[in-house]
Amino acid sequence: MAAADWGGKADHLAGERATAQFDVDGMKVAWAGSRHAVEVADRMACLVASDPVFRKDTRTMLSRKELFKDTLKKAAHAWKRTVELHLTEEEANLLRLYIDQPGYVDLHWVMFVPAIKGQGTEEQQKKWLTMAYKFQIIGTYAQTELGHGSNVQGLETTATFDPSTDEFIMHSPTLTSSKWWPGGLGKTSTHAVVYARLITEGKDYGIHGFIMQLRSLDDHSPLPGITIGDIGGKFGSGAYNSMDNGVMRLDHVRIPRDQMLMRLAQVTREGKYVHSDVPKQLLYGTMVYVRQTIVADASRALSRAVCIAVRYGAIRKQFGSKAGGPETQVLNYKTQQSRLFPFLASAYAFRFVGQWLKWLYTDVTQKLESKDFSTLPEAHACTAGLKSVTTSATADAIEECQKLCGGHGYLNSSGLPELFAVNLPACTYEGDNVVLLLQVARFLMKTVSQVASGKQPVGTTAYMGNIQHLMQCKSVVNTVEDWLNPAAIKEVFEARALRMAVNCAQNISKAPSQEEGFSELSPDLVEAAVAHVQLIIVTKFIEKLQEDILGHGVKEQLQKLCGIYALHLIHKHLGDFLSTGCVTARQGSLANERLGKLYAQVRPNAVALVDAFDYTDHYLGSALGRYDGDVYSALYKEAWKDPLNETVVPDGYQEHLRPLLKQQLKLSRL
Ligand SMILES: CCCCCCC/C=C/C(=O)SCCNC(=O)CCNC(=O)[C@H](O)C(C)(C)COP(=O)(O)OP(=O)(O)OC[C@H]1O[C@@H](n2cnc3c(N)ncnc32)[C@H](O)[C@@H]1OP(=O)(O)O
Ligand SMILES: Cc1cc2nc3c(=O)[nH]c(=O)nc-3n(C[C@H](O)[C@H](O)[C@H](O)COP(=O)(O)OP(=O)(O)OC[C@H]3O[C@@H](n4cnc5c(N)ncnc54)[C@H](O)[C@@H]3O)c2cc1C
Repeated sequence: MAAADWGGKADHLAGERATAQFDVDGMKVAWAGSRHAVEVADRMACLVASDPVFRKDTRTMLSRKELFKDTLKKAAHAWKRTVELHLTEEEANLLRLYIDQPGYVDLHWVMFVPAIKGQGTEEQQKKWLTMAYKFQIIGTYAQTELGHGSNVQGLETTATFDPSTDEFIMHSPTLTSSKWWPGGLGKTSTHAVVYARLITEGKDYGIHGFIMQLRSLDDHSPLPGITIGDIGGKFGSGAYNSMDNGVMRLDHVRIPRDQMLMRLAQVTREGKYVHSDVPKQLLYGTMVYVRQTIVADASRALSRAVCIAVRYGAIRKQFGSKAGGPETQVLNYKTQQSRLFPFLASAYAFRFVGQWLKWLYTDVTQKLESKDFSTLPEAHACTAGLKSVTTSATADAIEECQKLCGGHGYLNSSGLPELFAVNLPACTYEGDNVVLLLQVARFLMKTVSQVASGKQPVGTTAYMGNIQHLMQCKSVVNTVEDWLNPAAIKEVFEARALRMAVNCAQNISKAPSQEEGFSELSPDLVEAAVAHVQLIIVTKFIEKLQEDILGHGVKEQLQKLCGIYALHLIHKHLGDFLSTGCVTARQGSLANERLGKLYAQVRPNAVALVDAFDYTDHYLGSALGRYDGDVYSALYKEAWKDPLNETVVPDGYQEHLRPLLKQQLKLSRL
């Protein structure tokens, strides 16, 4: 499909494509999840790429106001096309994805609608979702405040029930209680799910969700008692500045009682607070849902950066042989491969674990519907941990891809600065990554203590049940080839994760209290959580390889990538593996030797492996990552689009440059 987008010009990467040892179409299916997924994605990507309204090549040159207006235009046009073409939900989601511009619609579909679905009663869902699905109202998710983001229980906004009028009075009692950050709140949303402390009969019942109308549906002005605006410019040009993240103060705003989301708890007409029979953690359910989608976003962002760096690395040449032979493609440098190929492998690893996480989330949701809440803690730990590990690795990798592309990677036209700036906040939003890893650690400590009391763990912690073996086993690896064995790899990851968790639990037990121990040990706990999450990613990659994978050579390439993903982690975290006694120094160096061999095997397939991501040039948005590899013409052409080049002599010459030059000239003549 990218080939169609490229339009049949000279293919500077044809030589690279000719060396591929696998069926790229088969790999596209493995990446996308099914033939159907490839087909729908292709159709939606082409729809976006061929529509001039969705152009984004000059986006980084727009002022904030122009960019915001452009976002409104694109969102409205996307909705028009969705209706005209009767797009399915799957197609409409992909359309939004390929438009590739953060905006209020993300919050509407990804948080507002799911919050009502998860926390609203059937009646509430019927009322609000009917309007939301037709875009008669635009919603956001207003949880974070100026003073508190991570500590949700510390939020200060109040919702005080007034039985005399059957209303809640929504109020921001302090400056720090101002809502701060919600996307779309600044200038666009007409409604929000607002999180506030519920107070009734003089008692504070903690945080609950409420639906509030914020702006008039006639002229968009804020409703009485509501002060609302944008919180200001954010990191990078273009990037997340298309989103109107907002601030909001509430001054005793009244809403009807039935706008409290009442699936988890209710307030009666008389003001009595009544619990439902569902766990109160379901209040956090929307975050679990979104964290799961963020893992898929991370693999996509990482694959885009890798696609740019691999294609450019095959085009870019520096230095030649001493005998005056041809210059070397930078991708052939071993240092380049050892920096870049682990990211290529990580993109595939994150993609597959994201597909598994989506399955896990669906499974948990079905169980919740039949009032089985047993898998909720694991779903929370998996979504929190995977969101954290994948987004941190992705942000670091995009930054490194910029360096891998040298100077040109620093240009906006490489696409990398914007990709970095858009994805960096994923390490913070939907839960700061360290805060989330501490949640995983808490879950691990509980599991260790359950194992100690004889309970058999299940799901992603089932390996902990094998404690007798894993605490004392020695890796059987004796040759470089032994590191090709998935069972050998899995065993050392399991042993490392378990031993790190058990070490933490033992050290916590020596502290005066559990709480003090947890706090003192928190840096180690974060590392133990990372080890557990990396084990999940490695395991899911290995399990993927046990599925039927069609297409010549596809499985073989994935086996190599799986090896690279696991072995690069052993190399990177060798300190963990050595200090917990899971591998010896010799086994560590054999792993590194194996890694070098895998890089050499992946090299002829590298361009085809990024082609399999199936991205159009429009979506990639990079002069360096073009499908046809015509990098230099593209860079040259892009430069002339810069507003500075609109005039030959720059604005400011007459006031500042000419007098300076004239004065210096005069002085030199004295
Ligand atoms: C296209 C994509 C667009 C994306 C756009 C994204 C825009 C961004 C939106 C946002 O950022 S919205 C705001 C997101 N905010 C956060 O993520 C806040 C992070 N903080 C928290 O999640 C929680 O406050 C906390 C850190 C988990 C702490 O909560 P609390 O103080 O209640 O804590 P604990 O005592 O630690 O936990 C109690 C109990 O609850 C369990 N638990 C916590 N979270 C969940 C959950 N999500 N699901 C299920 N269970 C949860 C926790 O494990 C504890 O269980 P027990 O140990 O007591 O059994
Ligand atoms: C681009 C963007 C979009 C957002 N969109 C929305 C939105 O639509 N709706 C919404 O409600 N919110 C939104 N947010 C807010 C976001 O959810 C919060 O910023 C996030 O949850 C982190 O909270 P915080 O900013 O309070 O960070 P803080 O908690 O203040 O973090 C500061 C530092 O303290 C550390 N820290 C905090 N607590 C602990 C602890 N217990 N132990 C150890 N270290 C700790 C963190 O690791 C971090 O390094 C958005 C944020 C961003 C950046």
